[in-house]
Amino acid sequence: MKNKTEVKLIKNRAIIKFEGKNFLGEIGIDGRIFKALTYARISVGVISQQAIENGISVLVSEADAEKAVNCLINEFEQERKSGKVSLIYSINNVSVIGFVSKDFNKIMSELGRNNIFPLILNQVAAENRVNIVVTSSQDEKAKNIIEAEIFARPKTVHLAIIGHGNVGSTLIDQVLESSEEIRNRKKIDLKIVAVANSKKIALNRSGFSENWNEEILVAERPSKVEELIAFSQQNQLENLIVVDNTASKEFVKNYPVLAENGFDLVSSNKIFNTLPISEYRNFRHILNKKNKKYLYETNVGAGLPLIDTIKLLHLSGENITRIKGVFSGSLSYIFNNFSVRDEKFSTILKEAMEKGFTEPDPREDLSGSDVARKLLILARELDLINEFGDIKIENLVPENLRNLTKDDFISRLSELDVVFDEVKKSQQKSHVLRFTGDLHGDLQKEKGELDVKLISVPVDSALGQLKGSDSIFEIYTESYGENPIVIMGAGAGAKVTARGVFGDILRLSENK
Ligand SMILES: NC(=O)C1=CN([C@@H]2O[C@H](COP(=O)(O)OP(=O)(O)OC[C@H]3O[C@@H](n4cnc5c(N)ncnc54)[C@H](OP(=O)(O)O)[C@@H]3O)[C@@H](O)[C@H]2O)C=CC1
Ligand SMILES: N[C@@H](CC=O)C(=O)O
Repeated sequence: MKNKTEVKLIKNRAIIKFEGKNFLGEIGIDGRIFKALTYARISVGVISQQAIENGISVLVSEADAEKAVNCLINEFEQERKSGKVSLIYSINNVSVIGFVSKDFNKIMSELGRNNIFPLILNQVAAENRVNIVVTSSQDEKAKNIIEAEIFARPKTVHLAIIGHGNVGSTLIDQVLESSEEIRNRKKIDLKIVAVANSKKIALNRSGFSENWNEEILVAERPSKVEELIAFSQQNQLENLIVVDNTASKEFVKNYPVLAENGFDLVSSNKIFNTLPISEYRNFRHILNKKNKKYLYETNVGAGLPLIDTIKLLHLSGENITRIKGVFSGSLSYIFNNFSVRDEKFSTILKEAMEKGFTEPDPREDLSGSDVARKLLILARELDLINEFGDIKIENLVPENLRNLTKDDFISRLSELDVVFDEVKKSQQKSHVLRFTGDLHGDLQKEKGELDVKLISVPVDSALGQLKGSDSIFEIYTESYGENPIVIMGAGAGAKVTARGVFGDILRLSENK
């Protein structure tokens, strides 16, 4: 005997649409449709009537579509002449999926989140039986989603990892290591189906394994978002998340088109959130319209739970009056060490680079741009409409080194030594250097004041006692008064950042 709860997929169907005015409810119209089709030996499936558009849709085998249209055109010749019947046509390449489910609404919302909107829906409420008609390009995906819901199967989440450098490659390893446990504990099957760098994209429908590095070596497709979108459509992949682990100003331009094409997004890349406010808002509008999500917890404070905390405080109506601290893990490491060790600045900078704390181009850190971005991202979480140009930034890169290529700059790091030796020596006794960010002013207004600068502080002050690559964020609010909420911990590093990105992926997956 057949399993009653089976999800049945019937392919190669066509919808015959019958449109006109004022014939709905008229006795005999649907009877004539059936009779004409039966005489022509065409079997009819799912039927629906649209009261608003005044039409009737029936389902036939795709092979019979043309015959069905012609036979209805003949049958309703008079009505077509009088204008009562306006259009008879077929929509080919559709499939029917039949299933039984008590939680029909949940299934419809899962389908909708994956951009699947049935062309016909036919429900026998008393039996919880449903037939939906979808385009054949989405039929397998729809079936997978319905089956995952009905049989409580692990839901497959398809990941595209863009950028496999420090953070990206660590993330891939973390996902592969934990995927079995997550499947068992959370019923989520994480599959990495795409990995890209700036030149190539490797695609694997079954999901990459530990040897993903070899697959990217032999990959031949260009690193283009169109490749990824076409691949996801051809393979009917559901529950898509693209993860941006680049520092690319180019790649972020793809975010809107990815959201439009059914991807949720996670990024450690901070660039998108610091684009002009019009683009920032427009993207959020697209996300809302498409019911997509964008998470970026690691944009500020790497793995520290900073953005969520700020969001929650702000949403709950708590008045945040100031946020200040050491926002950069790499500059924290550099100045914590340079202030107390008898080493050249360039030696310590190289250490920070080797430990994976700096941006791909360390001038992004030294110029203050990376801290400025973090400050701006936090300001925008508070609904301030500041632009990057509003930020007062102390740039630590000497002018003659600013316009070099990255490689040339790195070959001339020793030129920084004299400059920073001077800065170190010019401090008061028992003082140390710290690179800070400060969001202040009247944060109830449209814009706040944002300052990024190098300061010298007593070694026994809170900032002076900072160690390693720790960041510290002091969040001042109206209720907490002079005592800020303090979030402190590793502010950079591939492992903590990848872990934070992974957290965002899981949060999205659980809500899918
Ligand atoms: N390191 C840290 O502690 C933290 C980092 N972050 C953020 O993480 C991101 C990644 O940093 P990190 O891993 O150190 O950087 P890496 O330089 O190590 O890696 C960058 C990766 O992105 C790829 N890439 C660059 N441009 C493109 C593009 N247009 N399309 C596709 N891929 C591209 C690179 O490929 P290719 O090799 O071909 O250039 C490379 O694989 C940055 O945005 C950084 O700000 C955030 C928080 C903390
Ligand atoms: N380069 C950044 C990395 C994290 O965002 C930093 O040093 O903080």
